[in-house]
Amino acid sequence: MDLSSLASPQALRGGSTGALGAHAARRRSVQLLRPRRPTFRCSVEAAKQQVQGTLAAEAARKECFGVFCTTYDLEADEKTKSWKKLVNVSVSGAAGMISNHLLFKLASGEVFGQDQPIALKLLGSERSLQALEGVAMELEDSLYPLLREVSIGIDPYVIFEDADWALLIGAKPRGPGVERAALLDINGQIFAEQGKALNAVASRNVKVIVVGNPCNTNALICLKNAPNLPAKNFHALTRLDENRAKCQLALKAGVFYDKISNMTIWGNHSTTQVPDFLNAKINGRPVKEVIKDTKWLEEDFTITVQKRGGVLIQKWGRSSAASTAVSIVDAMRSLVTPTPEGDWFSTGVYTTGNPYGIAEDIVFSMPCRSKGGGDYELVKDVAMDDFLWGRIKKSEAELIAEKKCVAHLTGEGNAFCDLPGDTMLPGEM
Ligand SMILES: NC(=O)c1ccc[n+]([C@@H]2O[C@H](COP(=O)([O-])OP(=O)(O)OC[C@H]3O[C@@H](n4cnc5c(N)ncnc54)[C@H](O)[C@@H]3O)[C@@H](O)[C@H]2O)c1
Repeated sequence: MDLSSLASPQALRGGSTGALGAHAARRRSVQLLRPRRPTFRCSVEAAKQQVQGTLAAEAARKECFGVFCTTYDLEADEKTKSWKKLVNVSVSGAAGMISNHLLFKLASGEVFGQDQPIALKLLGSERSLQALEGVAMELEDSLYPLLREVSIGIDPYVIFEDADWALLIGAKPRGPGVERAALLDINGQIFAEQGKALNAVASRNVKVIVVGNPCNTNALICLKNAPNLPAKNFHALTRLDENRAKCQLALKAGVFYDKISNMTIWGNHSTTQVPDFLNAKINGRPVKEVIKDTKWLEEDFTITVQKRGGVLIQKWGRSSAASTAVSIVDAMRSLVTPTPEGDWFSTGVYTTGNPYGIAEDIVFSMPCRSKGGGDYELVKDVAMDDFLWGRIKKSEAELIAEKKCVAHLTGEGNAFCDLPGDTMLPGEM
């Protein structure tokens, strides 16, 4: 495409289509992404940049989706406004239950604030493409001022283009009779492909949060297939487990849940996960000083957190999509806002260089702090005792075994799958 034809805001209105290069050739059913309000860059150069960012979208102009297709001239008052640079958020499994809550939170500004415009790029499976259009229609009808662009599609190489955030939610559920080893392979293939796509087209500093289960090992597969991206930027979501643990401690101590801090979930997002009551605090005091019931802490508390998702499904017949979406928002906000002094949050991250002695080269949930720029550091000053360490080792053993099951997907030779018992995901019973 000749960019000179797009050098003025007025040219944005005209919209020109033409040759779009390699990515467009890969494009399948992607729908158009366009600003639905007057574009918010006003210099000629800025207009060029914006148009460059949406070049690929021009290819799909005929498939343009509703109100997100409309382009406008800049209006005089808009030219004087200073806007933050658009943040591109790619979401896989966008027609699923978790996304059905999450997308509307993202578009309303809950993560990035009320002065941060965003683009949502929604990835679905072939089967869910029509449902994805339904999702886009709901986003249209919500009239979110911060939502400037929406695109939908089934090709990760298109949907992950320039992604600043990739929220990888889409995965196959574990059906009746499906072994955990089989699930690791089925979903692992999805995350290997998506890792390759991120490696090729995402922002070089993209932050990736893997939600689709088994999320720790999926995150490992994903980062191994994205060697040109920092491994540190890949997360497995364990924030829902942290939130559940805080809720149970608050309940037992008879305090409001905002009084619980320093809650770590160690390990795998499975029933081997370790909610850490040794380091957690209630009203700034160690949990063990406030809750004297050791048996409850060592047995009931941990099991309740580990199995909370399964109990919820039994009662409601559905999984915990809403609270998972909330926890994704929490996890993102923890990375983009400074962690309160003395506190920390849990996230599953790459273990290489960890100060605790946990095996290297796996994705393990650990306590982290952030200065707010999207990055994080591991917390070093945590206490350890035999009870906590013993449980951490079990979760570590499980993740090492899972890693061996997916060696064919991480480029580490032939897979050998010998899991230490068929442990469950938190939503399974
Ligand atoms: N880490 C956590 O804390 C946590 C919590 C709850 C659920 N989960 C996991 O999140 C995942 C999604 O849960 P849900 O309730 O939204 O499920 P869902 O079945 O409602 O939605 C999943 C969506 O992903 C799509 N999909 C499947 N394969 C895809 C692919 N290759 N690319 C893009 N999209 C694809 C499906 O079509 C479906 O629309 C599951 O794996 C679930 O186990 C994780």
